[in-house]
Amino acid sequence: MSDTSINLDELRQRIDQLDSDILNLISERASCAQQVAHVKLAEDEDAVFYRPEREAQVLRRIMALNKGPLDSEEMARLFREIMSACLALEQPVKVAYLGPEGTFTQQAALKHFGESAVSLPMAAIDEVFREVEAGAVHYGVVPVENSTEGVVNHTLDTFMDSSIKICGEVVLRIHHHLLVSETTRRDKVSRIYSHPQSFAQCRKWLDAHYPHAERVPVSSNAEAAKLVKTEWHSAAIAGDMAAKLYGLEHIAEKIEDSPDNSTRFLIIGNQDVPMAGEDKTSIVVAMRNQPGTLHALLEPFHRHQIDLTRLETRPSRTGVWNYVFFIDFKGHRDEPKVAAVLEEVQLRAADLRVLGSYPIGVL
Ligand SMILES: O=C(O)C(=O)C[C@]1(C(=O)O)C=C[C@@H](O)C=C1
Repeated sequence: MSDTSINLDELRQRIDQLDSDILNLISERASCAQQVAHVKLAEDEDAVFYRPEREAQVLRRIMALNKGPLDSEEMARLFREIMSACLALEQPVKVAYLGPEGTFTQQAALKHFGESAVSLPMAAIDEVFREVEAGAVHYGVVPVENSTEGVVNHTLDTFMDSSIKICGEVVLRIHHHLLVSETTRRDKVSRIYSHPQSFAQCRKWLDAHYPHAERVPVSSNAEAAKLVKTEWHSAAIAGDMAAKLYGLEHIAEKIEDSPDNSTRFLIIGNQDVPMAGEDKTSIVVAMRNQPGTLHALLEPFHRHQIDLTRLETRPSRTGVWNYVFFIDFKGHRDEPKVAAVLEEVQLRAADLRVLGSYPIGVL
């Protein structure tokens, strides 16, 4: 007993010493970030403070250097928060996201920018775009594809009418829970609220466990969570953030049918992002409706050995061109082989727009 207490005291003294060292080092790092802000302002009075490529490099370096015992993702998350606080000293970053509060999109925004960012909920995807275009916020976060349910067409369509750029991506593991309020009679759940995409992602589980409950689609999971607060016979399917926000209890956790259910979100803004080292580029291409169109479009990528990561077709909204393709591929537009492919595709296409080159999501 006494041996253990001596060791515990010694260990706690060591931890106190280490905490003081960490505190001093974080403060020194924050002062450096303040000096960086002065340098940026001296170079350009409209300086851009948030630098996605640099943040990706910092996080990747930390993950590569990490020797444990904390795992590299955990360590990167800690550094994510330190950088978020440093950036807030340079400039508090305002981020609009598809709301309401408590949605997975808010979770994605905080995962990407850290807790020091100011996040503002918007009612619709086009509102997020508009706020960014108008300069009312610095960046926006919108969902673009889910591993189970596929593409969020509304986001892709909004890009067609906008000059906004993609500055980054973040992928979030989506865990759905069946949630109730403390007054809900758990054995009497006859109605379940959720977003249609979440119902689709949990369909098999619901068929097996709640085949007779009425499924009521609502505009977001957070809205579903809000509704069950006042109904004793209802439950909601939503994530941790909504559960916490509305003080709900879990009846069942991780009820999604696919264990690696994840959603990819885009960070949209008004800046071109320099190369980070591991980048992706997103383009939208309009093609004439002719035989061999798709082959003509994809052949240069194959020849230059560029990895396509996504290809979506959307009906053209202008009616002038029949096909519009959204293509994501690995590489940055400033790399010579990517520049060469873009030039070739431009010659074959009716229209080509680079939506952005940006770092591949790190966390
Ligand atoms: O390197 C910069 O440009 C900084 O502003 C510093 C820093 C950091 O804390 O490391 C902070 C914010 C930027 O988004 C990137 C990095």
